[in-house]
Amino acid sequence: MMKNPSKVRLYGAGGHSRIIQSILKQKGTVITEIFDDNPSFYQSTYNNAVLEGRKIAKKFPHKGNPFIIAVGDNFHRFEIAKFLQSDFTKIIHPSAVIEENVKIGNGTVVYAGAVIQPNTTIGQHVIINTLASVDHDNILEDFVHISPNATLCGLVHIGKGTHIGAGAVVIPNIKIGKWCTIGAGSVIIKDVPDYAVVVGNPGKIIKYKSP
Ligand SMILES: CC(=O)SCCNC(=O)CCNC(=O)[C@H](O)C(C)(C)COP(=O)(O)OP(=O)(O)OC[C@H]1O[C@@H](n2cnc3c(N)ncnc32)[C@H](O)[C@@H]1OP(=O)(O)O
Repeated sequence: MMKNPSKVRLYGAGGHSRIIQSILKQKGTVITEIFDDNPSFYQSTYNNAVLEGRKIAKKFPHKGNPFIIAVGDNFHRFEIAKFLQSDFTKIIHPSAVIEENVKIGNGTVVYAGAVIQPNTTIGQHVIINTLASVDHDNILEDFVHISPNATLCGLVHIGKGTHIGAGAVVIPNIKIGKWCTIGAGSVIIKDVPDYAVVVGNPGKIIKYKSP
């Protein structure tokens, strides 16, 4: 059983953050501060006042309780992680199933009903979203997002910053490169090169993102 911290700070106050706030509430974890770059959030009153973020704060309080970057966009999470000179922690929903010999990096969040099977290694600042299934011997690099109901079969490797869309399926032994996007509901049966956007069943590359 992985232990959750007793006090955290969040960077991000949008929709993804609200899910994390709900998990933390269930765990009895106290959110001491929430930061955001978007002024429209500053008056919001979830649990705390939302404080100004890295683009505005003159002297950002890097030191303090560990952070979770509560931002769904993989590239934004990557940029915020570069900015924050802080410790990070990980959050696991109580209903998630984490089997033996699974390694999970700091900054990663695992949502309700997700299942992570043995010998899988998950990097830092990864999102394993609601009901996602990550099977045995997977490697997920930093800043990956596995969306709700997506299925990664055994021995899958997902490169840094890649987004697997809702309900997508990746068959066993597939390697997906870095900063790719796999469309919702797609079925991936071949390796995918870096920066590719892939949709459909079987998945086809429709374009490349700029590095
Ligand atoms: C809790 C949460 O919300 S977690 C977030 C989960 N989010 C997701 O799962 C979203 C995943 N994103 C997608 O599926 C998007 O459609 C993307 C990223 C794959 C493509 O988006 P865009 O780059 O804007 O492409 P666009 O919408 O212009 O579509 C391009 C073509 O691909 C097709 N296409 C787009 N997405 C898909 C898809 N998922 N499956 C099949 N075909 C698709 C479009 O029909 C279009 O085809 P056409 O050129 O023949 O008309």
